[in-house]
Amino acid sequence: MDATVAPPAPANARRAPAGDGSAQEIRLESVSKVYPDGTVGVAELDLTFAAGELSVLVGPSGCGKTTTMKMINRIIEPSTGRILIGGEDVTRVDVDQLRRRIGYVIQSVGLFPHQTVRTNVGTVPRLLGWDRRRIRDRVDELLATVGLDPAVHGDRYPAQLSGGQRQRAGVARALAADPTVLLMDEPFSAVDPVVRERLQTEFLRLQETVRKTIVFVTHDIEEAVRLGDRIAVMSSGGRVEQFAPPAELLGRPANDRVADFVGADRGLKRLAVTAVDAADLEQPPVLSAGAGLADAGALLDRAGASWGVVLDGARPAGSLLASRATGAGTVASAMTSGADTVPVGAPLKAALATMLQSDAGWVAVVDGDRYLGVLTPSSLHAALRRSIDGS
Ligand SMILES: Nc1ncnc2c1ncn2[C@@H]1O[C@H](COP(=O)(O)OP(=O)(O)OP(=O)(O)O)[C@@H](O)[C@H]1O
Repeated sequence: MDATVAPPAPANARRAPAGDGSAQEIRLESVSKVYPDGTVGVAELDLTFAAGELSVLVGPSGCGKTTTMKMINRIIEPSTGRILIGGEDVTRVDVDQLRRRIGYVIQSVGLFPHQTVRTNVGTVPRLLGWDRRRIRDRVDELLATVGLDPAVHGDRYPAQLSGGQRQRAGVARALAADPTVLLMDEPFSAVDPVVRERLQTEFLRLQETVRKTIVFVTHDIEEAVRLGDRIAVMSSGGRVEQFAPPAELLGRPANDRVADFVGADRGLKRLAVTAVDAADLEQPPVLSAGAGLADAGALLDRAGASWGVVLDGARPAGSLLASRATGAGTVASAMTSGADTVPVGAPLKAALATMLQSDAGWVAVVDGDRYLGVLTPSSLHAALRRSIDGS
């Protein structure tokens, strides 16, 4: 069935959707907003946010990101055009019902200061008339999902949480009634960069499980590239210059305005969207931790290699320099212990970050328990070059 074509609404349609939770497409058809003073908020927007995807709106200040978002939950009414969620025109749904099926997370979080975290997170389920037991179970489950301990944080007031914890509570509250859509307006911008990155990672993991249709506004192109399945670059006057997956946006910006906005260092940003591929890996000789040093030395010699990767069983355990592969004893006794790993398919950026944190100058790439090879700065650079040239 074409999910964008709504069947005629049954008499009880207005009450039905909240709590059903399956992701739904959001479609904007020729949507414009002209404010009473004549300012054009957005102009003739045609955009489809696919069900279960995270779409990011970026662009300079005043380009209409917030206007776009607030029209979806009808905090702002469009001047012309239609907005459909799951094929249903939002203006045909009672506005309170509509907002209950849309989770909304904003920069200042918007938690009620005089209510505990538990009460805050239970807001929408209470409005929906769930019984107390069900609300409590749901709230505890959600707090745990976003990384808050219900026993520790549940009875605190927002002021008794850190900025990052407040953001998590805000996300939990938005998810509480299992909304079909999540709108997030710069949700992570009020926290410091380290917490921000952690929240982004957790949020990506969360989205893998909940698979909501998310519209996410940010000023930060790095954040957009990291989180977005697709990114809409908007320009002043409320127009969309390009709406594309991050790799395409960085590799083939549609015009100079997009290229300017994504920045001159887009090669670097590509690190975040290029996956570690098995074909990019180097294959230094593999040595067993329990093997004799003399045998290991002979093997490195034959391969003309200055070092080898040491495996302990299947697990990368360290490295052995050819210059140390002499004398009696085992490889384990002479190796440099420690091997950082990244999974195949992870972004090159993760491999680089791991590499920079260790002194080894290489990282092992694994597929589950299986060792596949290593990335060094030069193979990482080659992988990045290939990715840029390939697009
Ligand atoms: N109530 C209003 N009355 C008149 N103009 C408005 C109103 N709200 C927003 N605007 C204007 O509409 C345009 C789009 O505003 P909007 O808040 O959507 O931009 P934005 O991209 O979210 O900006 P920022 O990144 O600074 O938050 C701007 O020119 C803004 O000044």
